[in-house]
Amino acid sequence: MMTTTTTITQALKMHFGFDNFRSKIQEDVVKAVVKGDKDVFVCMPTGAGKSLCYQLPAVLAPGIALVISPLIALIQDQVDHLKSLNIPACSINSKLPAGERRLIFADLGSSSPKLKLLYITPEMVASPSFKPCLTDLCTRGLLSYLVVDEAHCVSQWGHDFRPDYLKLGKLRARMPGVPCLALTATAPKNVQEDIVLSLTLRTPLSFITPVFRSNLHYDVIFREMLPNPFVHLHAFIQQSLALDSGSKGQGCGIVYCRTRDSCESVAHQLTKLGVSAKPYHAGLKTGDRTESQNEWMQGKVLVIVATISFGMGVDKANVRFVAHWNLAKSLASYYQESGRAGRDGLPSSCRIYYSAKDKEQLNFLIRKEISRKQGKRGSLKETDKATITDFDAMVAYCVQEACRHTTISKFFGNKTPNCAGACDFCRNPKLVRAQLEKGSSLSTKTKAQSSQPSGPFGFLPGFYEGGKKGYGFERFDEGEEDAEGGEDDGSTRKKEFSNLYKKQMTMRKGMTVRREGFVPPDDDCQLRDASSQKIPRLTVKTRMHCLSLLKEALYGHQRADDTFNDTVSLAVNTELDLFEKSKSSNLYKAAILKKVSDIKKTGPGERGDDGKAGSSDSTEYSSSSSFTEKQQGFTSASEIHSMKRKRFGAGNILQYFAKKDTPEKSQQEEEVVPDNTSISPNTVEDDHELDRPLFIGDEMEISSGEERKEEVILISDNDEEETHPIDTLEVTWFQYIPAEDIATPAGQKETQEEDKPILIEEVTGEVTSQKAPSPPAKSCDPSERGRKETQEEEEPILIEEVTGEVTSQKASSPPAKSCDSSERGQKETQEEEEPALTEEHCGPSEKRVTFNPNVQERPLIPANVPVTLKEAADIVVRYLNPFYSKGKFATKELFKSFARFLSHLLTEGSSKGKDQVKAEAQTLIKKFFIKVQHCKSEADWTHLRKLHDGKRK
Ligand SMILES: Nc1ncnc2c1ncn2[C@@H]1O[C@H](COP(=O)(O)OP(=O)(O)OP(=O)(O)O)[C@@H](O)[C@H]1O
Repeated sequence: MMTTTTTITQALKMHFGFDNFRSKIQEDVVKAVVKGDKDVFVCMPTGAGKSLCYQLPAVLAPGIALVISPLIALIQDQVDHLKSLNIPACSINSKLPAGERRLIFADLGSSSPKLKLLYITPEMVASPSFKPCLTDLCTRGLLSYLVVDEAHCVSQWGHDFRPDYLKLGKLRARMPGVPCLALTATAPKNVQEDIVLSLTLRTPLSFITPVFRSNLHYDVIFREMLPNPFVHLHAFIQQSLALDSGSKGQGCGIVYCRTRDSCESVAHQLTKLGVSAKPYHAGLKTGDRTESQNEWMQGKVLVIVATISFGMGVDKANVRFVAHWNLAKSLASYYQESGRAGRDGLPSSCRIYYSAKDKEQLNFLIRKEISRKQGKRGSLKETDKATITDFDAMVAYCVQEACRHTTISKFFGNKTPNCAGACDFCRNPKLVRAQLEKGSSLSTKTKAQSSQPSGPFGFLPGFYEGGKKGYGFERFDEGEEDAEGGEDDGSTRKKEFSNLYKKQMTMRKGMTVRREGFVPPDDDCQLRDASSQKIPRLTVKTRMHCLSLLKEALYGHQRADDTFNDTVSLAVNTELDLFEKSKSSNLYKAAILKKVSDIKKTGPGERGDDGKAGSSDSTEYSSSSSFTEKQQGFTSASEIHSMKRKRFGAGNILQYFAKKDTPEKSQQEEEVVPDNTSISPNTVEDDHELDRPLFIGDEMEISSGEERKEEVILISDNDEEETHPIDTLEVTWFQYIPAEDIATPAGQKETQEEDKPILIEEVTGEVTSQKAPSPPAKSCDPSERGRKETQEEEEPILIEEVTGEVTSQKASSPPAKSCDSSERGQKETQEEEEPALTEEHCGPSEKRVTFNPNVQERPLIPANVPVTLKEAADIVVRYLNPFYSKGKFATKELFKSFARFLSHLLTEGSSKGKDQVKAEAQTLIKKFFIKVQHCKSEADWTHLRKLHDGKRK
């Protein structure tokens, strides 16, 4: 590799378009790598131009440089950049289309491959598909370099440790003659040592430069002290972007948030304040995410509000600011993330919006995670301690009176840099001090209360109850197929956090637990009376969601003279009003939905005379809101049919409610039922959406009569998991269909069946003579059977269809079709699943059970409901619980039998006076379920059920 300086400089110009090296050290590294007689270790600041240090030598050397990089997105950016420079580079990864993969392998297998750089993730190194190729390249001596980018990932002391990086030592051993180059921006001394050891670098030439970047201005703002943090952030953005006025183009910036929700809300707030901002997080569809990134890269969007999964592969020169809305998990991470700013060397700002509450939460999550790891491995590790130390360093950076640059430099083992006013402390120490004093007076209480017994690192592992890993800092959370598997999804983490954080805080404060699982509101929570736990099981999150629904509805109806704040405060007040009036979570949610529906029915700009949200006229709703469902994480009804269904366990009784157009409607129903609507539930959408909390936007289609369709959102407290024990279900409604809607023409029905996604089955047919005019011949219809079969496979069964009769006279006319051979075929399928059912119902004098997913046409509960819908729901929840575990009923049959029983009671009672029936039904149900609760086995249950069936007949 004898290449002269002139050749190198010419190549720099020719291939990369640079006249000079960015720095002397960059030049030195390139020369050392080109020389190729030694391994090289490079630790240079973010944006220093490390990539060129291996890319240029790779272009000059014969053969292929194998580059290990942690993220497919990062790799993709590098490859795209190189390709744009006409440098043959590619990547092999799990996302590669088969055709491209073949071409690459063909080139690699040829006698003289054209490729100069081949990028792979550490996981790919060991993959069976790539291993033979790698061995072949090694054997034929075609590898020019082994490059390990982001080499700190190899170290357990590093802030982004990746276990698969440890495999690289072995890889290194397989190519002894190939020079190795390791690069990082964030390696304190211990990490540096780890890198050298793990990669078995042989007496490497080390190029280590201080982390100090004089063009970055660092400061910290205490978020809790701000009257309006968003306005403050907005001003910061304006100020930072103004820095760019003298340079070529308009700058841009990044706001990092820890959660997807905050990404959404910060982006929304900024947009409202007049800055073009877009969210970017793993909960978005790939297309939306790519669009956000592209628009930001092209300067169409000035601010990207992202989780930390954004940015690692992004090399944008004119990032004028990086704001952290939440703390980073360590000072090293913060340095790397904030280092996305000012890569063109021009002045840029890096700010943290520090919040003591945020700190507490992170502190808790980090320690919990460590506790979990300890529990798993049964021992303590020094690296556990380092995780805490690193986070403490992050906090210290925010809360100490010291130069920010100095704090960072010291953390990385560098000397004190010459800050020269490039941080808030060096610029105005008095201001920093004043902020700290005010901040500490705010948090004195918390500190005084936190004198707790401490474990090995100042905490007791038991205190945190173990739990699963992760606390919102997975850089590799974007469906990195090559990446380390087994990460929890966000919702699990959130759920754990909700419960454990609250418990932890309560323990610290020496309080008794007021409500299991109640997560206190964030500081910037817009709700009024947000900490109130007056409604059992209603979470702050659900209230926030409801508030957003109200806001969304109101934005579309803003009057010309309304300001944004008017609308927000109207939404806040309306929410509070409904919160105060509601006694249960269900009623609260229903009231919100009704209000939203009312608002939407009102024409834009109209709010009724009193200016209150939601006057109820019949003006057709038109969604003029700029804040669409999509932005909120919802999918429009029009997209529903293309969505993959989420499977609900039988216990997840999805709810329906509809207006009962009868004068005797109970007050409770009145409260919960939106006008003239019936709702069919829809299923939660595609897989990647499942990692968001379930409560966000489980969508339902509302239809009024046959024609009108709207979108509403089912609000559930199931915001943390996909299935719940039944007793945790809150929104539990049965569908109510007015009697007059029962007879629906068959053709119409079929269309509806095709159109409507169904989650529950129904109870059809009649239990009284008037109501059972004809057993449903349609279930003999082959097309219907086809539908049924499909649905039985796909659909969770929630409420069965009872076809036929339960009174003796009715039972005497058995549905002939049950003996039809095709029907038998259908039954055989059922029999496998439901032997008891078939046995019991196949005989001529028995009622026959089939499944019918068509919930729209026929009533679950006939016209006069003897118990309220809510009561019916409560009954299901309370009494079926003993037969419910791990998201499922013990058997489908159990559930069906119950449904049959319940519907019988309800239907039977429908001909009597309402109050009397209600009382009777309740007594019966109670009696029955007292017995049910004494059932110790399924046999007991079957016995009881038979007894009951006997009585009924
Ligand atoms: N010699 C050079 N002259 C001008 N610009 C350069 C030169 N070398 C690199 N750059 C530019 O500097 C920017 C930062 O380079 P690079 O992405 O390699 O940084 P890095 O050190 O890898 O940063 P990080 O650790 O944050 O990823 C890029 O836009 C790159 O094109």
